[in-house]
Amino acid sequence: STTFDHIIVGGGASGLVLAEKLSRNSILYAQFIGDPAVDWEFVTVPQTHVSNKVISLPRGKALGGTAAVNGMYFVRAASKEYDAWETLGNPGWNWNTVDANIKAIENFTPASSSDAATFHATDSLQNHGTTGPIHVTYSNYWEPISVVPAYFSAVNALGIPTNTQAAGGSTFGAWQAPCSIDAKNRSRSYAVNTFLPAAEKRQNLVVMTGSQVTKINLLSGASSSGNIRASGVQYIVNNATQNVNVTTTGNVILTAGTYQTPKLLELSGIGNSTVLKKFSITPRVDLPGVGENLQDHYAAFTTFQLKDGLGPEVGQVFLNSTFFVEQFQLYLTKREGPFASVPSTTVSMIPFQTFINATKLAGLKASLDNSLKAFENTPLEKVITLQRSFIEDPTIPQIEFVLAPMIQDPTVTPDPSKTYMSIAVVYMRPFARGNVHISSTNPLQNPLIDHNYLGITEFETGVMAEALRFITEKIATTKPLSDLIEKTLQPAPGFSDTVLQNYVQHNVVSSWHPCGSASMLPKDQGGVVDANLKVYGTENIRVADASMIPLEIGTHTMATVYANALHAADVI
Ligand SMILES: Cc1cc2nc3c(=O)[nH]c(=O)nc-3n(C[C@H](O)[C@H](O)[C@H](O)COP(=O)(O)OP(=O)(O)OC[C@H]3O[C@@H](n4cnc5c(N)ncnc54)[C@H](O)[C@@H]3O)c2cc1C
Repeated sequence: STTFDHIIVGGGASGLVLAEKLSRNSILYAQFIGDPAVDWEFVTVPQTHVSNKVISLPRGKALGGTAAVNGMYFVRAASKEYDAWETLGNPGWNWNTVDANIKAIENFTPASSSDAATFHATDSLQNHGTTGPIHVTYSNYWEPISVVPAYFSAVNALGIPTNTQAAGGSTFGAWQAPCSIDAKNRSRSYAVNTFLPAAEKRQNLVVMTGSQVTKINLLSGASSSGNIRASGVQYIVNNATQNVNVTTTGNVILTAGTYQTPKLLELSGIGNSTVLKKFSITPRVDLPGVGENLQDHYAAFTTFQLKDGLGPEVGQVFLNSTFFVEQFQLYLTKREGPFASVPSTTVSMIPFQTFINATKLAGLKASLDNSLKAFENTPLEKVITLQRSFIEDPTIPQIEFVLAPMIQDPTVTPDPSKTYMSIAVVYMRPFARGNVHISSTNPLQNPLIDHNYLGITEFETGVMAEALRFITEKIATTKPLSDLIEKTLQPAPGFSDTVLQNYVQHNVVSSWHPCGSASMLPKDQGGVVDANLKVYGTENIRVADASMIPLEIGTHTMATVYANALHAADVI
């Protein structure tokens, strides 16, 4: 049979969780995923405020989606950030729900007591689930071993406390990020080796690989409520030109990710009618929010050369082929070494007040408020106003520092005989909004993605520049970390605001957490789906991936996406 209760489009982080949970009770399911290649290899359009650069946007194509290729941090945002979704008009979408669902997914193993003591891998057990399918634990490779403890001492001295409850709803401070690593075999734990095997045992789930959905089939006419109804989807197998149809009596649920869910809606005639008409697509639902409110995290890097003799750093696996072979062998035989870990999990989550002096911050905020006037009387005004209020709350971090005992910046050429350290600055809640829309009616064409990075230019480059200054002039010069540093490679300390801002405007890259392009918001506020994840103007089209997140969270997105998919199964 090719008629199913529900069709899930996209076998990534959200899609596989949803497939497992929905297939417990209903009769038949089909699921479609991209082909076995690893990456969709998306890029932005030239970014006007980042010296017109085209910025790379990796997205996982295989089963497991982006969670098959990601950095495995398994972390939560601050509780107030989830409660904001409810404030924005989505009953039931709040910290309590997300936290309960993350705990239901998680099977947490604490760090060894020595790693906990030395490297602060210490989040308290009560904040974690211990019986869920996804295994979560800490990294256990810390070379060169002096860097992480020295970093904690330095930032503690500068007003960033160590947070031993970072998964408990308050993320401010310095802490180690647990990762979705199975402590028993030190390998990636994700929906493909947890949720999917459980679901595949059931006869009522059909998993289609090597196939790409090209369009949602819509019945002609509208129901008595005026809504349109999906009857199924069209897909192609292995890029063949011939379309195959599959039908549903229930829902078509889109979990194709932030860039491709809006693409499928638009190809099917659901979106801003002006955009659709440009491609001669007959609008079936005029929904201006589709592809808008696009948000992402972005990053710029500092790089330091360490003193000789501190020990190997993880970057040596890329620089020294002997070390690579040794360490890979170590992983294969003993599950130890850098390949058994994510060796850059030391983060600090901080509000602007921690690193920007009051006078400068007041000036930046005045500039921001001026820029935000552009959102007055637009659909996004309420979201932006709420987001603006977060800045005044020092318990809601805006910036993340990620310490890596290696070079993170691809523009730095390393000397293989030296060791390095870098601290990335990630801006987690930019105000500038981007958009993603189809580039053609050919479903095999990538969409046009404009993140509008640094779009609120004076404020956003200003806070990024101040963060870089804080790292180079304060963190790197504070003992005991300063004792380990030979020299700062970039950006050099002592630069003027203009030089630092120029550095930001040439070096910003994506930090890979896009969301918002099919936002769960009231329709007149730019929404695409309601709190039951139903696309406005439709009877049975739902969106359950990262694109429904209406306001970017101040953390890495995977655990939240998994949790949202569990909640999606309840509301669907
Ligand atoms: C390099 C990188 C590192 C990251 N590191 C972390 C991290 O350490 N921690 C963290 O929390 N988050 C991380 N993330 C983000 C995290 O992986 C994502 O937020 C999460 O995977 C999003 O889940 P999703 O279900 O929305 O989309 P995805 O996981 O991307 O799944 C979408 C799926 O849909 C499929 N698909 C798309 N279009 C179609 C179509 N037309 N037909 C059929 N199938 C289709 C895709 O192939 C894919 O399998 C990282 C992301 C990147 C890119």
